[in-house]
Amino acid sequence: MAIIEQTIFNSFGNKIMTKDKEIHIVGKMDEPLIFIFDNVLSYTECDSLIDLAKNRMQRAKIGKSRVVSDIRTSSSMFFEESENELIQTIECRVSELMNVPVSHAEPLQILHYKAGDQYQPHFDYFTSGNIENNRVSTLLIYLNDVEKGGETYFPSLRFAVTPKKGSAVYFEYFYNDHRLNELTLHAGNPVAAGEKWVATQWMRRQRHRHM
Ligand SMILES: O=C(O)CCC(=O)C(=O)O
Ligand SMILES: [Fe+2]
Repeated sequence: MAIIEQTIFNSFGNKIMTKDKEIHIVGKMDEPLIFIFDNVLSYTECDSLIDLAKNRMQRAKIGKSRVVSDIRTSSSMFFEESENELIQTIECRVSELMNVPVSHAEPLQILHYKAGDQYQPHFDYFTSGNIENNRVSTLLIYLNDVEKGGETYFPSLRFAVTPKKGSAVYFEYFYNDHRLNELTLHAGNPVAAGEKWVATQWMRRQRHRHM
């Protein structure tokens, strides 16, 4: 039988109590570890994040060259670290949920997909460059309900997560067995109708923030 590797996230029971919110597990896969959570953010928090991000969106740039790319056709922005009370509240809740200190957190990213936009299959961890302090886990929080399409799709697992306002998908890729990390290949399926807003939190293996 395969050896189950040590994971970052540890759950006991079907819900997680963070300091300010009770979060329910509604789906799980063991290896690689994937969780679907309900109600990570309230509807009000989702709406506020979209409002704050709206005027700050830019066409996605990917990789070192920072050129506009067809790999991701959505637009994006990053909040400053703890830039206001809402961001601070979310950073704390998310870091508690992901079991990684806030100091290891990248700035919270917001993505916006219009109908037809997509994010092609990719890994969230770096395969070159700063692999010393690589990313280890991802939490994608859906900020709205998408009319059609826009699933987060794991092609190697043939597994799709349907966006639902306030819910989230968690996955980690810090395994010694690299085949497990590679199974976290994922994409944002094209939005067929409506639009899609998502918040992404990436965690690093070591400290990333300087405050
Ligand atoms: O929009 C999605 O479902 C995927 C987003 C994503 O993969 C990312 O932000 O790294
Ligand atoms: Fe991703």
